[in-house]
Amino acid sequence: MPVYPRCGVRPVRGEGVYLYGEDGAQYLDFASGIAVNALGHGHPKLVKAIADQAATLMHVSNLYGSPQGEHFAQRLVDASFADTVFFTNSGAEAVECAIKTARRYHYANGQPERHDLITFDTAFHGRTLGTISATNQAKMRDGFEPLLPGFKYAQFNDLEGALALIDEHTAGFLVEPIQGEGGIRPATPEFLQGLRKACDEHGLLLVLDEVQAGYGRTGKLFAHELYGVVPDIIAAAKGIGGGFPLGACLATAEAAKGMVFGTHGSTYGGNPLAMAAGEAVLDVILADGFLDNVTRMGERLRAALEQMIPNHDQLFAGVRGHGLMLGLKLTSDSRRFVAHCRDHHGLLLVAAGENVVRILPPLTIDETHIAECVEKLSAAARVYVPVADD
Ligand SMILES: Cc1ncc(COP(=O)(O)O)c(C=O)c1O
Repeated sequence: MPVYPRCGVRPVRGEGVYLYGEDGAQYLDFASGIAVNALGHGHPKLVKAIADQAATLMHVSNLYGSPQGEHFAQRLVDASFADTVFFTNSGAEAVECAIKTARRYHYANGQPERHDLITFDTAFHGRTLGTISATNQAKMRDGFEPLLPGFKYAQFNDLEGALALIDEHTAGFLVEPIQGEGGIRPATPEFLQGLRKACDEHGLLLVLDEVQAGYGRTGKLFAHELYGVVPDIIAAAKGIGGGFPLGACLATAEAAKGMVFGTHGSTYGGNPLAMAAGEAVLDVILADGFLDNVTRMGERLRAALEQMIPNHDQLFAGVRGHGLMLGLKLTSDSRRFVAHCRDHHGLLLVAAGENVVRILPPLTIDETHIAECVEKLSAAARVYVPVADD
């Protein structure tokens, strides 16, 4: 189905921070498959873990015990706020699981009428029917009605507006700590902390969608750690498998108390191959100094961008985000500029939100990659001509 706006670049090989097209052209990959290739391309530890596990055991059913799944889940629990994990194959499935977990919590408490999640404008939670119902964007919803009831929409970062929507049907909030598709828009600390406080006061659940912002991208394992906010449930995916299709819903034991035998499942969820990939990524991310280096590289990249912006202020308007999840705001359409960087400067980026260029490099970049990216952006800005109606 022709649902993707595919461009002419057809990558056939990747190595570290670089991709190579069918025609041999080299690209500096500061898109990472939209925040997925956390370790870049062909990381030896990830490749070996997948190859070894593929040769040993790829798939069994969740009818049987899973030493691989238990081990990986325990490590995620040890490294996070969570007590329990459900493995999925994608981000949307992780969000679906989070929504179901939140509803079942209130059901288990004898309050099944508390089924509504308050979500936020310009958010993105995936493309299943449940997750487009949670996503208040017409371009993703049109023609798919009737959608799932049970969502109310507030403005992102408008705490008062969100609190005003709470009623006897509210189950909790579903929110990205840093909106990705929405244009790298970080929640303000007051907003996220205010939602947490409201949850505590009203017996609601704070459900975070960390599919894009989580898993080391901000320099913390999960982005909520930047805010000093402890969630009840999170959805993770993308970077968690480093390119292998993997997602996870993490929750406290209390929040997950309704998810008992028979309430959820997935044929492939938690298969041994995915678990091996996930553990290999986690080994690298939790190794000494790795996350600190993400923070450091994020600061260097941001500083280099901020230094570049005044030289091209007809095009660049500012930078925002955390760690290696940065958004470069343009004065005109970002899609055209992203295409220009790709086609004429061998630099891969992702457009988002209103005139924002997402900069999402592998977490393994060093200073030479930062310098190369900023050189390419400057070179692009020198020759790029926005069209009048951009
Ligand atoms: C914040 C967020 N949630 C959910 C999703 C959906 O993930 P997937 O495409 O793996 O289903 C995405 C994907 O971009 C995302 O950025």
